[in-house]
Amino acid sequence: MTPTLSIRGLTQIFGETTALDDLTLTLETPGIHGLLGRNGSGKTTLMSIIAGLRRPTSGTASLNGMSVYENYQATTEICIIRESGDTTAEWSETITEAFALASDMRPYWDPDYAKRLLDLFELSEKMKVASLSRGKRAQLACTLGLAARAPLTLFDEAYLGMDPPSRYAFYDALLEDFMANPRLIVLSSHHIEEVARLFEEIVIIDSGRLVLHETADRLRGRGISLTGAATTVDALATGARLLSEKSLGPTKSVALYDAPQSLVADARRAGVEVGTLPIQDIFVHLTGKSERTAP
Ligand SMILES: Nc1ncnc2c1ncn2[C@@H]1O[C@H](COP(=O)(O)OP(=O)(O)OP(=O)(O)O)[C@@H](O)[C@H]1O
Repeated sequence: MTPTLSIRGLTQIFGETTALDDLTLTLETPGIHGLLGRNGSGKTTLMSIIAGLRRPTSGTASLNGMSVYENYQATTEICIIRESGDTTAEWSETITEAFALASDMRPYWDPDYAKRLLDLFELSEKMKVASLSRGKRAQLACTLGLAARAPLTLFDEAYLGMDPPSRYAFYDALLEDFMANPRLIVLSSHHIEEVARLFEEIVIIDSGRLVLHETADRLRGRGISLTGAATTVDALATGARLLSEKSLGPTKSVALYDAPQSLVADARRAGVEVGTLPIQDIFVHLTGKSERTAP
């Protein structure tokens, strides 16, 4: 059964810094969901609270109605893999020991799948955790996170240090394993274009506040580009939310957010090329300061 993650009015204050600001969010659809935000936006703080590792200043995070903080019953359903790795690896001398610990701590642990992932990443059980390179340690952490098969799995920039082929191998394994074992997976990443294809829903936070939560498909449909004769493009874009514009001689290209469907039809009739914007571009504009309304 896919769990329901419910976050209500979550606020985390560190001295002068408000890391999370009255954040409310529900995740209940099985899927790989993206948690996106700029540096310092509060992603790690939010994931730590969801995993029951930190008590928030105020508000609650609950899984299937159970508060997660210091709640063993709730936290056995959750696995968090952080940039720094996984605790079962940190506490172990060898990968064999890390697997034994994971088997004790993780009720859904799949030892055969863990071994297959080791082969995928060219790791071996005899290896000593402390002597692994940063990228290899990240591969081990992702192996532990995937094979834990926790109903709620959190990957907080877990890929850091991995080279591109290893990252893509991880994304493929994640998607394949999710299809075979649907559950709630939340992934934070700054490599948005690499991971966007995996996402079912996207959550964007900025300065600890929720900016957006919607399906990846809907978000993709919200950003369009128009390319054509400058005067026609300008006329079409008048009054729309303009994200960026670029001119090349008589040709102009604009990126628009939340344009009405009628505008797309008008553009096609006028011979203007209509495209969709990559999620990364939409993210940059929603969390940057560059958006304005076309005159
Ligand atoms: N233990 C702490 N003590 C004081 N301030 C903290 C602590 N942890 C986080 N912060 C602050 O809270 C804010 C949110 O930090 P957080 O690590 O959650 O952001 P993030 O979105 O994960 O960032 P990044 O993408 O750079 O990893 C930042 O301003 C950070 O400096």
